[in-house]
Amino acid sequence: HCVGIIGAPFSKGQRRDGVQRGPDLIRAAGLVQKLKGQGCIVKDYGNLTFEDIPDDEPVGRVKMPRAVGRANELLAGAVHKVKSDGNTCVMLGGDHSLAIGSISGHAAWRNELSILWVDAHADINTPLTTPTGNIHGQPLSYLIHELHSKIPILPHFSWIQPCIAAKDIVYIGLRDVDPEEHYILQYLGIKTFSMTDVDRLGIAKVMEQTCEHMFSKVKKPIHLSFDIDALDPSVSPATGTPIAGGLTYREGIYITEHTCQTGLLSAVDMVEVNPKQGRTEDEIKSTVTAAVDLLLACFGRVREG
Ligand SMILES: N[C@](CCCC[B-](O)(O)O)(CCN1CCCCC1)C(=O)O
Ligand SMILES: [Mn+2]
Ligand SMILES: [Mn+2]
Ligand SMILES: [Mn+2]
Repeated sequence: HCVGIIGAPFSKGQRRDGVQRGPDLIRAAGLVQKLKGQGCIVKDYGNLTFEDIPDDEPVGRVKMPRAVGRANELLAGAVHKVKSDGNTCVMLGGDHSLAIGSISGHAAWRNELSILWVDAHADINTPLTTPTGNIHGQPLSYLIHELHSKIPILPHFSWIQPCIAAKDIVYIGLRDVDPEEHYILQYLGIKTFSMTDVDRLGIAKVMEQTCEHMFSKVKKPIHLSFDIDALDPSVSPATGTPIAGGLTYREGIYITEHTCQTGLLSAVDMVEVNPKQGRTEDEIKSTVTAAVDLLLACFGRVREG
């Protein structure tokens, strides 16, 4: 596996300070060395530098639009470069608004992608449905063709072009979906595996059906967007929006082991690790370790040895 790592120390898609420290914490836990240790060729492209944007007043309900728009424009270029260099892209967040740039840059390289969104949340609120205005709850709404007519003009967002079709998205881990999001998911017929489905089917069947859905027509490169809050807070408490009843560590690893085995993983986001949301060092360590182990499984680490 050839892996290119981008750090995106960005927090303005939500309100809690600390998530910008995710990239350096994950690196400090040995991600690069461990990937090399399992035979990967790794290039660390370093951290992006996000300029400060003063007077970033809300537009409608949407908070920090200019900062989020600019950060993602920068990220999109960086992801495109990593892909053009022939690597599988690893984007370390930072909050989940960064998926706007990560998926946009990936789609600029190859416009036919399957999106696997592992998250407690749907992150598909539009600027008009968002209950909080926080863009980390909205990224997919800017990227889906079928929602384009529902997105108002926002400053520093004009560079974004919808690049994914609703049919190309699969969710795993949903357990905190806003009513408006639920309507959008049903209206667009998006494939979802909530935690109820994980309980009913078991993770092996979920992955079997996820792959069946993704490969039903043509096999496309996979963009895995992994929000660490998909895992149960007992495993990953150091995150901004923890929700009880999440994926076990083993279920998370099964998802990334299985995704690796498809041979189609083309980019992965690992987002929402926030050390300031951990009450103890152990809570931070558990969260960061889970993030690292999930990424190692994306690139060939298997539990059988
Ligand atoms: N759906 C929420 C949470 C988004 C989480 C973003 B992620 O997945 O990147 O962490 C709002 C959640 N909702 C707010 C009102 C009370 C119930 C929960 C939103 O703010 O849009
Ligand atoms: Mn989430
Ligand atoms: Mn998310
Ligand atoms: Mn969050």
